[in-house]
Amino acid sequence: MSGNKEEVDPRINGIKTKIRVVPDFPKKGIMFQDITTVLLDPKAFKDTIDLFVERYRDKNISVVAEARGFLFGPPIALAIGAKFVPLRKPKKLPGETIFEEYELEYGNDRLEMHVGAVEAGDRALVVDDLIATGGTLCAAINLLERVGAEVVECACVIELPELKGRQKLKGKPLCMLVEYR
Ligand SMILES: O=P(O)(O)OC[C@H]1O[C@H](OP(=O)(O)OP(=O)(O)O)[C@H](O)[C@@H]1O
Ligand SMILES: Nc1ncnc2[nH]cnc12
Repeated sequence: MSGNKEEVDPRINGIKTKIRVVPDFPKKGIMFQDITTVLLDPKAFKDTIDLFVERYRDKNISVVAEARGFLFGPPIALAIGAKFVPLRKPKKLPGETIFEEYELEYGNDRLEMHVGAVEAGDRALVVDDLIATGGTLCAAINLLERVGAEVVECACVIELPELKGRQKLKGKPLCMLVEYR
C-alpha cells in the first residue's frame, strides 16, 4: 500500500503478478493494464479488497463511489458499512443526474451521478482500478464535492505515475497498491 512510504505488504506482490499487461491496446503505444486477470484469482482479488478494507474500516466513510467498472467499490463498501454510488457513462442512470466531462489517456468522456444518492456531509472514498491522467478521479471528486460531500481519499489498484494523475486530484490523498512505470 503506498502513497505514504510504509513497509510493503507481502500481499501486494501477489496482486502485481496477476495484472496482465497488454501492449498496444486499445491503441498503438498504450500499455494496457488488464485487471480482469486479478479477478480470476480469488486470493489476489480478496487480498486487494482486504487491503482497502483494512485501511478504510475505521475512517467513518459513509459513501464509496466508483466510475464505470464497479469491480472494487461494491465489496469495499459492503465490508466497511458504507453505501455504494455508481458513477456511470451517459444515459445509463434513469433518475435526475449531474455530470462532469473529462479527458482520458485515449479520448474524452462524461460521468453522471444520481442527484440525491450522495448528501452534504457524506464522507466519501473514491475507488477506481487505475489512475492514468487522473481525469476520471478528478471528475468523480468534482461530482461528490458539488453535492457537498467531503472526499476523504482516492484509492486505486494501479498508478501510472508518468502520467502525473495525482496532480489532478485537487490535493486529495491517493492510496494505490501497484505502480507501473
Ligand atoms: O486516470 P484516467 O486517465 O482518467 O484513466 C483511468 C480510467 O481509465 C480506465 O477506464 P476506461 O475509461 O479505459 O474504461 P472503463 O472505465 O470502461 O473501464 C480505468 O478503469 C480508469 O477508470
Ligand atoms: N494504460 C492503461 N491501462 C488500463 N486502463 C487505462 N486507462 C487509461 N490508461 C490505461
